[in-house]
Amino acid sequence: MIITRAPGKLYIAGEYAVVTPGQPAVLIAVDRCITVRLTESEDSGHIHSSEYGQAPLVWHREENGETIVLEHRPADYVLSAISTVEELRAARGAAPRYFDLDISSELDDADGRKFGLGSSAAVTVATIAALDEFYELHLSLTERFKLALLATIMISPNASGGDLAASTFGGWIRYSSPDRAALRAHREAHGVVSALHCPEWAGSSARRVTPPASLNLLVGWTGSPASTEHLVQRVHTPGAADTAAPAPEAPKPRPLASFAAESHVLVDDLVTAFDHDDAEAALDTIRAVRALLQRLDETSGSLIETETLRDLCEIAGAHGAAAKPSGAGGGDCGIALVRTSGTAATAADAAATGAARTAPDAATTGTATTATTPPGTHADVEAILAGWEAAGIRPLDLGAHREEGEIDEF
Ligand SMILES: Nc1ncnc2c1ncn2[C@@H]1O[C@H](COP(=O)(O)OP(=O)(O)OP(=O)(O)O)[C@@H](O)[C@H]1O
Ligand SMILES: C[C@@](O)(CCOP(=O)(O)O)CC(=O)O
Repeated sequence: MIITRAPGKLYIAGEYAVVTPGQPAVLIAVDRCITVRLTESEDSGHIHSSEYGQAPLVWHREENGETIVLEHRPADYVLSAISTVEELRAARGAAPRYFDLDISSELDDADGRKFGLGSSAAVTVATIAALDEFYELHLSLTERFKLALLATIMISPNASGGDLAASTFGGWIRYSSPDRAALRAHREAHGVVSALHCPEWAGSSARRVTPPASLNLLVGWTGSPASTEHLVQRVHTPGAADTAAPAPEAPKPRPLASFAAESHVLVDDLVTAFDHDDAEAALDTIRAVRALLQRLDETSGSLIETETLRDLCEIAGAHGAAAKPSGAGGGDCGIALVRTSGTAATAADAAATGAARTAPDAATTGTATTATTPPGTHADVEAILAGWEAAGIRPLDLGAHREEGEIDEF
């Protein structure tokens, strides 16, 4: 049996802007995964996942032994991942084989509600890794990422691929997307093999970044799943979801014009703060990213920062942290970065190491965040988590997933 695991992700900065080719974002791969177990089979393939209800998906090959046929199913990430790798397998002259997949996920809660940790990306990445091993294709990490994006844009053409990059590469990354419409057109015209190394990847990149060791990441789940696709559509076509037509003389809002440029500057600021191990500058930048997303909310008439996400940010802010919605918002998760004097990288680590109290802190005095917040303490972390729980926000015990290896140039 082949077993592969791929982590979920969270956006730290740059969401929405990253949908535009070349615009950067910072993401973290989280240490919760989707697992794919692959076993060879005969005559048909089965895909078991709670995502599909009780019955597995059943697939077989057409007479030519190549084309995969699945009856009565809409387009699906797993199938798209399989078809994409199968095209590469055929091009390399390897024989087609049948296999069963068994998929299990840590990216949903016990009731099957998604946390918004990028399950579609993780399942795509883990499926590609399993087939890479099964057919002994010896793909590089970067090739696996590219296949995952080529598979994903057949299902979700607007997806930036930031989640796929985090899931494939692990750790913390800075990512910018390629022109997916051009990539898809290239695949349709010339096939997957050509699309893997075509010029349409220009402007897209991923590289590792390392946050200051004194920053702890806290994650809160609002309990309400959100539709990324709906929110992205709404932001990119402001007013689209309004029933009332705007007055003809009303100026057309152009929320994305300066948003993209400002987001770019802030992501650069965050990466510079990380590179210089400057925790305070990183916190200030996260606060500025939140403010920028609030402006995007106002100008696009969207609801990225819901009431619960606002509570999440305010509670964290009152204890010296910098917080914001993560990803599309509208529910799902928010993140907070809090500076402590220890070297713990996550709340879980902070709890385990019992980071020492070294300075009077906002938790006890209730003071608001200032530009020169002293290092917080384990008590700050505890106070934020308790405040979140009291507000109906569920803290998720997440840390960074390990870095998976070298990232080549795209
Ligand atoms: N365990 C799984 N097995 C098979 N397919 C899955 C599984 N989990 C997720 N998927 C696929 O991913 C889709 C969910 O994608 P969606 O973008 O809505 O959620 P997400 O990626 O977890 O959240 P977000 O985009 O907010 O990070 C499902 O409809 C399904 O096609
Ligand atoms: C809004 C967007 O930039 C991020 C979506 O993040 P999430 O899947 O809601 O966590 C969309 C994208 O990058 O494809």
